[in-house]
Amino acid sequence: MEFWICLQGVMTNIIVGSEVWVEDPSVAWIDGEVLKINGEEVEIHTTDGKTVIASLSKIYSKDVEAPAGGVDDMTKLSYLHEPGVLHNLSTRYQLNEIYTYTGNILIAVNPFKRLPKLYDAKMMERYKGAALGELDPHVFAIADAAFRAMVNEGKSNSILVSGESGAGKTETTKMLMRYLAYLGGHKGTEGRTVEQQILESNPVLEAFGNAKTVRNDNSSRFGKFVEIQFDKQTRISGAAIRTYLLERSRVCQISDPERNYHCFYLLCAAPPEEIKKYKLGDPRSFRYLNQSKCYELDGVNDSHDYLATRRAMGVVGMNEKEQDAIFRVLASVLHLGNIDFSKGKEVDSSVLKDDKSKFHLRTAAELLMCDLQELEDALLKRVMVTPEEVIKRSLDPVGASVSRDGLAKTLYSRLFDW
Ligand SMILES: Nc1ncnc2c1ncn2[C@@H]1O[C@H](COP(=O)(O)OP(=O)(O)OP(=O)(O)O)[C@@H](O)[C@H]1O
Repeated sequence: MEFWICLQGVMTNIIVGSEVWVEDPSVAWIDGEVLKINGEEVEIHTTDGKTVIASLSKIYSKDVEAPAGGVDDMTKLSYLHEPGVLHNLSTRYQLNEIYTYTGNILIAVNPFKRLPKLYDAKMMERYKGAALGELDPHVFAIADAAFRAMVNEGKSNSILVSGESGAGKTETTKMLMRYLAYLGGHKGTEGRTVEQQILESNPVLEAFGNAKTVRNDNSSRFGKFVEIQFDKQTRISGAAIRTYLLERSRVCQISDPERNYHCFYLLCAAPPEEIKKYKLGDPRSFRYLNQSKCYELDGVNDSHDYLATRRAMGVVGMNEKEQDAIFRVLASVLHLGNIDFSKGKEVDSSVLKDDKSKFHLRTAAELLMCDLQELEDALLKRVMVTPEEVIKRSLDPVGASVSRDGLAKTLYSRLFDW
């Protein structure tokens, strides 16, 4: 999570012998002792054995009385400056204390390892009804406080989760949703509960909106607003997830070692009868996937995830027919990507390059259940509508490729928004 703190000029007395923090190129801030002060220039002996010179205005007092394990709320720090805050977070992180408060804001540091005990049923039980600050800082405490405030004030409440890519927003949001589902859970009439549907929406969204980037193997390439509705008895009555600004360019263009959206690789790892139905195969044979050498992710089994995504789609209420339609659109995007163009007989015109391109165009038209000729025209020609007439102009191979990619991006983003 990201946080903003307004640092005011902290007036401290730095004298010879003071313990201070000074900027360091490798560890950001290092502590040391002031050896000499010469006007604005300060000589410091750092704890890694070096002697450095720094400007008086760029060094900060170290709190020598701070507890060895850090403090659970930044407001308890004697000095609220950057090195003080970072040192506190780092001290707690070494002890697997990944959460710290700053008043009623929670700062989460990504542990990059599973901490199952931190999120188990016992932990949820502990936080239920506890006042904020009574127990160790935790994402459940924030969810609980928001839930209680909603119940007590009878008003909607929001939790904002923010941070840079890979910081842990998606995981944190899932924990918040799990905890709220736990608080407002009840048995549904059709065998699947609303909270189950809310939680199962995550794997579906992630399959279609997440991709591997250099910073995060499961990076969400869109923004989302999750709304969970509760009835008067504080039971979950419904949910809505709104998504924003999907990264469209990824559908057609990826750079090594990133990946396209997970769903494409899942579909290429589907059971053989589905592969046959969608005329797919090795992801290495598709232009939209083979621009990067990365096809597999550590610890991820695409075949297994394909079936899990199908199951989750069923739980959230998509029937077989709808699921088939979704995967047909996905497969058609991959086939569209494999269509190549070469120069046509007329100036600035193009034709399908070879039989391979014709096969992919035909397959895309079949999967999209649209007219083959119309799809070909859509790729090879541009339609301009003027007040007087409709003009059809042919496109050169570069123009046709742009129109092919544009169609693929639009198909994918419309599918995602649906
Ligand atoms: N609380 C946590 N416990 C265990 N692992 C975590 C936790 N938070 C994050 N991670 C790990 O860090 C990875 C990246 O986290 P996450 O996908 O939530 O980041 P993000 O902020 O949503 O990034 P992006 O903006 O790229 O989507 C996760 O896939 C997971 O491996």
